[in-house]
Amino acid sequence: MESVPAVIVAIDGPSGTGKSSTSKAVAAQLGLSYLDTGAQYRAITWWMVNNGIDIADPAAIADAAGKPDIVSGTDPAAPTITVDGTDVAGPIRTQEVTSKVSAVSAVPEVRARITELQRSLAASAAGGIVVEGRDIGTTVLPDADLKVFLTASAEARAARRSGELKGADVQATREALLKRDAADSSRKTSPLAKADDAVEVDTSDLTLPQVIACVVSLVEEKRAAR
Ligand SMILES: Nc1ncnc2c1ncn2[C@@H]1O[C@H](COP(=O)(O)OP(=O)(O)OP(=O)(O)O)[C@@H](O)[C@H]1O
Ligand SMILES: Nc1ccn([C@@H]2O[C@H](COP(=O)(O)O)[C@@H](O)[C@H]2O)c(=O)n1
Repeated sequence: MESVPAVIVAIDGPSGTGKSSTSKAVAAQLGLSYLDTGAQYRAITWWMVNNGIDIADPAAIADAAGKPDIVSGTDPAAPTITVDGTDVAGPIRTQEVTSKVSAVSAVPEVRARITELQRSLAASAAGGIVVEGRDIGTTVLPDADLKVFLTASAEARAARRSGELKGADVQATREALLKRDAADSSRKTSPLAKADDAVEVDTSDLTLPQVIACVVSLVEEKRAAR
């Protein structure tokens, strides 16, 4: 049987555009590994908070950036994330971590550390990988076979997120999303940005299965063109 060459897919975009849901499903459907890079930045933020590092002090964050051991499991059916051997999949999703992650992820020493982990995981994914985040197409994997930049209106994203966080106020959710996007887009090192060669997909009026089908067909087109 002919083997299918490994494919590297980079999926970027602002918060709540559907990166995680889409990337996991595309990876599962195509038999690829999956890496949630936001979970890695959340994990290092969780460690900083738990170790009393002042989030308002970039020098203190930079000094501590090399200390935690962050390990990501890349099975799309059961992605995992541990810090120093502790499963932090739940704790990294708290409001406290969400409100602090942009400050931690803006520190260049943090980005250098996490980028190295991401490149090493992508290089060791023999069958190919879908990596999702904010700077994958621009910085982490600039030679990815396919780059996708997902977008959606702030209204659609806030409605999706407040549906997920049962009972959350849509307006407050919208403001929190936009605040995080602004911080992630304006940092000096490796900001949230669309790569010049990325395919932009506006998901505002698409269902999740439609977005997944769209990305699967983009991957298949790339494979067929090789
Ligand atoms: N096209 C879509 N239509 C409706 N709901 C969607 C769609 N895509 C994703 N969702 C839902 O929106 C929510 C956010 O999606 P997801 O977590 O995948 O986004 P994300 O871009 O990874 O967000 P973040 O960057 O904040 O982690 C989830 O509840 C998901 O089920
Ligand atoms: N490539 C990336 C991915 C994420 N971040 C930062 O992590 C935060 C959390 O990301 P989620 O996808 O889990 O919401 C995000 O707001 C960024 O600050 C990043 O910098 N680069």
